[in-house]
Amino acid sequence: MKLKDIAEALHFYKATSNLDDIEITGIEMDSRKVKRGNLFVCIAGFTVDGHDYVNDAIERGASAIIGERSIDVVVPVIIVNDSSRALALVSNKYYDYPTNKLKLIGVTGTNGKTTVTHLLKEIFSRHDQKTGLIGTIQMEMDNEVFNVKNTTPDSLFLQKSFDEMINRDIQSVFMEVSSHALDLGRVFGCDFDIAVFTNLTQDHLDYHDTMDDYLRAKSLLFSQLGNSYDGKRPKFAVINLDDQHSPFLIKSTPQPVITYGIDSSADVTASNIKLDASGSEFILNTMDGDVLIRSKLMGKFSIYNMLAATATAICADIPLETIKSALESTTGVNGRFEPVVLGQSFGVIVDYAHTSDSLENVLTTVRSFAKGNIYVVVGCGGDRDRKKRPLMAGVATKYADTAIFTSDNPRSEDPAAIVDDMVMGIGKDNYLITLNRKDAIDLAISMAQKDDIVLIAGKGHETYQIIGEKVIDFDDRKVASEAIRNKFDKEI
Ligand SMILES: CC(=O)N[C@H]1[C@@H](OP(=O)(O)OP(=O)(O)OC[C@H]2O[C@@H](n3ccc(=O)[nH]c3=O)[C@H](O)[C@@H]2O)O[C@H](CO)[C@@H](O)[C@@H]1O[C@H](C)C(=O)N[C@@H](C)C(=O)N[C@H](CCC(=O)O)C(=O)O
Ligand SMILES: Nc1ncnc2c1ncn2[C@@H]1O[C@H](COP(=O)(O)OP(=O)(O)OP(=O)(O)O)[C@@H](O)[C@H]1O
Ligand SMILES: N[C@H](CCC[C@H](N)C(=O)O)C(=O)O
Ligand SMILES: [Mg+2]
Repeated sequence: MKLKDIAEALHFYKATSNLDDIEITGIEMDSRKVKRGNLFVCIAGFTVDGHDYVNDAIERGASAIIGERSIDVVVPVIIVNDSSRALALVSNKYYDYPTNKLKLIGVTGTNGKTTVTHLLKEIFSRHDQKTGLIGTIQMEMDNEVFNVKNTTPDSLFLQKSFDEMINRDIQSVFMEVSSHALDLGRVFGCDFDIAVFTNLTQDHLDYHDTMDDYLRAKSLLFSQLGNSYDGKRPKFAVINLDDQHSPFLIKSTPQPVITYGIDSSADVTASNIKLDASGSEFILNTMDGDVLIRSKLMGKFSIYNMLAATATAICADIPLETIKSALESTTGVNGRFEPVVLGQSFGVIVDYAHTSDSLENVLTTVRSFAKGNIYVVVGCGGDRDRKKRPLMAGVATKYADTAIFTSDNPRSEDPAAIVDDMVMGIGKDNYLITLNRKDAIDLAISMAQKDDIVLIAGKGHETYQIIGEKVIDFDDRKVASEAIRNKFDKEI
């Protein structure tokens, strides 16, 4: 594509030379990946400044640069006010606005995004749709799976992936949209058809200054809904009315709103709820009728996720019977409330709860069916929100009989200092500290007796532990299985 044509997407820019006859073979934001004829976009990041890598990019063959300042180089430089936004605009144009040709559903909120996107995939697949998915665990194109570094990747990766999905005839895509992505403009220009809100509770106060700032970032998904390039398809905002932030989000969007909730009078609700150790049962009340749902997913929080997915599917004209059969056949999501069953007499559950709200939801669910003691193994991530640490520890000691505080991706921080932050100011003393996560899991399993439950929280699907710069293999499910087997061996 001609550089001049790509640059048209920017509308306002200065160029250091004529752009007319330059052919662009691709776009790159990482100098190390540049190939001959690429347009290199310089992003001033949190760690380094992409403008410092211009010469590297040119040596590798870059034929033009986009940056936020004038740079003395032999190739043309297009100067813009905001390179991240420019990257989103040119990537969108280069790949010919792929999201205009897909049904794109964005899910935001503190908890439940991964679960809701997976439920949507189940429902839409049953409706004979070829689906794509982008989120914390992986990216999926039909049945092919790809690794992703971020829950919501950068705009270049996104537009390229959407283009590939179109080439594979994918019709509907479900994407988790993190507050970081909204704030950093990673999804700027994505033509969402439906925007879904799960809930907002404390997390990420390392990145956002306040909860208001966090909410404002989330609201961008709703305020930008309908900034589409064709204006022909209907748009919908799906909002959890039981969350105290819903009025703000409803006011943020110019599009039709469909609500869901359990305690509020919403468009999509659940009644006659029965929860037990085998799952949940409830009447799903919708504008398309009422239907009984028997699901293997446990806890009230899972019903919220099912309501969010149902309201979204209704906006996409999917019949209630299809929604019912998908919800009833779903067994759960990788690393979310996942049981480890080896025939032992006590329960072991691995879950991704890494906020105080999710931990409270999961522990109260466990409490509702536990016949014996509850042990929880939990830590808090390094280089992440410090303010959630004492809250998580408080919840752990409130709802479990014994909490074992340990490490969860300490990253550049000292694991002992993280646990110090956790226990600071908690009023109860029903906890132990075992910094090595394997030792902590071994300890919990060695203590568990018949009918007790061990909840191992925070890492869910993760198969690694990040310590300093090192990423070591670590899978809670495998470590727990080994601990159970060792316990059997000792008992024999
Ligand atoms: C804080 C943050 O969001 N950082 C993201 C950011 O990295 P960064 O700003 O440090 O990048 P950088 O290393 O300074 O590089 C700046 C630029 O120089 C370029 N560069 C760099 C080196 C070089 O040799 N040549 C070169 O051109 C880089 O390609 C980049 O364009 O840009 C990267 C590329 O898009 C992201 O992968 C990275 O996410 C990191 C890994 C991260 O941990 N982010 C977390 C906080 C995050 O975004 N989390 C949310 C989900 C949270 C949740 O809901 O649970 C997410 O969506 O993942
Ligand atoms: N609707 C919900 N409300 C509260 N907690 C939930 C809800 N759904 C799931 N959880 C809890 O939160 C954890 C994370 O769920 P999930 O992975 O679906 O959320 P997420 O929003 O994708 O999280 P992340 O921001 O880390 O990607 C689950 O393991 C469970 O403990
Ligand atoms: N996407 C979240 C996941 C946290 C999971 C937990 N295991 C941790 O590392 O803190 C984050 O990066 O904040
Ligand atoms: Mg997720």
